[in-house]
Amino acid sequence: MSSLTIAMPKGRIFEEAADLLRQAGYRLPPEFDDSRKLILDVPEENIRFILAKPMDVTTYVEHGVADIGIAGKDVMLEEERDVYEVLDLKISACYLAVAGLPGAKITDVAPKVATKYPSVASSYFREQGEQVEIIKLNGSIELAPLIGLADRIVDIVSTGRTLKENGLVELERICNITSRLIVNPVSYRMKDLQIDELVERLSLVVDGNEEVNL
Ligand SMILES: Nc1ncnc2c1ncn2[C@@H]1O[C@H](COP(=O)(O)OP(=O)(O)OP(=O)(O)O)[C@@H](O)[C@H]1O
Ligand SMILES: O=P(O)(O)OC[C@H]1O[C@H](OP(=O)(O)OP(=O)(O)O)[C@H](O)[C@@H]1O
Repeated sequence: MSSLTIAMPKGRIFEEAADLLRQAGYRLPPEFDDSRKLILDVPEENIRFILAKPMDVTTYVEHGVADIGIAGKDVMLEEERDVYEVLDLKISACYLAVAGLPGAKITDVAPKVATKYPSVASSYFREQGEQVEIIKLNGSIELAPLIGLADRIVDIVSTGRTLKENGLVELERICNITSRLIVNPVSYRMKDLQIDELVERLSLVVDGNEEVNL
């Protein structure tokens, strides 16, 4: 049987995703969690893991160099890749929101919105019938309104601590985000049995965790 290649996001999703795989019975070696290697083979499971930046996971899966990936819904919405989203893993929960300084008066015809998610932000304001100018940043988005670069931001909120500590307020909630299991369409045809088994095993864990969390 040919092996499966899974693109894992480095960073904050990684640990929860690895936990989920372990709960599903996959034997991942302990060094898996703090290795600096970018390709990790687990021969006993016939799986190769590649470790990618969270924003790049969809790219590896769309190009078919990974059969499967784990990606935040935020990345899926921003990138709109040709991949199948097969399971909501219900991990790394957060949401996308519009935020700004409290009581800020916006007088510009097209107020400036700073974000790491230009496509999501443009669609959102278009749907609201609001004209805005999008400014793409790669991080520390909350800085933009404080320093006068933008009137508002579109960014991820999880605990709300970053907004609070920077004196910003949430203005509108755009959508909830969790991590998703995604699959390359060709891989799904060629390796359907292996992929179905993985999806099945992970679904049982996700459903079980949900019951525990109730
Ligand atoms: N508080 C949060 N902030 C950002 N992303 C979060 C948060 N909570 C969950 N997530 C999820 O984690 C993913 C981002 O993970 P992470 O922050 O490790 O990557 P990153 O933003 O590329 O990091 P960096 O560029 O700082 O290395 C998002 O795509 C989102 O789905
Ligand atoms: O509501 P909170 O729990 O405070 O989390 C939200 C913050 O976390 C993320 O930033 P991250 O830590 O990834 O740093 P970045 O600004 O470099 O993207 C996100 O962009 C927010 O700034």
